Amino acid sequence: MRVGVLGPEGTFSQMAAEQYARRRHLNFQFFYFPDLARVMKALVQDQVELAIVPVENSQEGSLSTTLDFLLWQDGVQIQDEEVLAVRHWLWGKPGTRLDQISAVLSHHQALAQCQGWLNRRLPQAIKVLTTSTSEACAKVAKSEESLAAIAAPVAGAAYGLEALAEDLQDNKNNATRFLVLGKGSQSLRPQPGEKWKTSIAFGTPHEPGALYRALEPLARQGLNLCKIESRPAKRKLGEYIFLVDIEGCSLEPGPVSQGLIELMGRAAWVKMLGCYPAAPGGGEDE
Ligand SMILES: O=C(O)C(=O)Cc1ccccc1
Repeated sequence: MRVGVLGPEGTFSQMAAEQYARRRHLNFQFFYFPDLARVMKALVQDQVELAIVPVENSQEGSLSTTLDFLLWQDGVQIQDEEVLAVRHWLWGKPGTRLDQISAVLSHHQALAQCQGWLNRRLPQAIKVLTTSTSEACAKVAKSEESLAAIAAPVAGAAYGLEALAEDLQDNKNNATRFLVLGKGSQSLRPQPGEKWKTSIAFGTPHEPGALYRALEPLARQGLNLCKIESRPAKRKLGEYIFLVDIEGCSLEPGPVSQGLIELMGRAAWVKMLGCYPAAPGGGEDE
């Protein structure tokens, strides 16, 4: 199966996709793209059958590029999700000492997830954004200066770099949730004992109680929400769209489909983003 991920080789996105392939017993051929927008565009243009993209980090919150794509692009559905425990290592050219490092390169999520460590241990180093963690490794490997990259424990060695420090992440439970996006409809169905999620987006009229009224049917059906987020409606300042993840599956008659029918009668508009099995490690009660 052709799968698009953020490149070059060695990103956390690829690690998440490999972990997902093992869990689902799938065989992936990877296609690498230089940014998330292009990974998702490749799906729309049928260059790949699945796109696996980060959507949310336990510390840094949501990735707006991914959310906005889901909101504004038609014909793409969330098929599944994967949660990856994210450990960051510091990589440099062999022999680099920490006190020599003038700049640390990485994806903005990685720099943010390690800011406490960086401020304590490398106060002299400036932070430089790259399009991905493995792109940071490639740049450090090519540079003449004493630079360092933050990347996965498997990433740096492939670029000829040496691990200078391990586990830089400020939060020991650092984890990122990735979405498996596809164009087809959901082919899986809930198995007994399996937890599912239904993701939707909706708009409400700009009036008192509108969000409460839209969500009230879900509460009455006894449904638990596992995420609620707002994004700008992109028309004018102060207008928002809501994205909600509901525990349960809307593909079969039951409280989720009943709650959604009522929500559709109360919201200004509703978009179904996908219905899919909840990944292990996603913060559910164990
Ligand atoms: O740059 C990467 O490796 C990515 O896949 C994006 C990312 C960065 C940091 C944590 C999770 C995902």
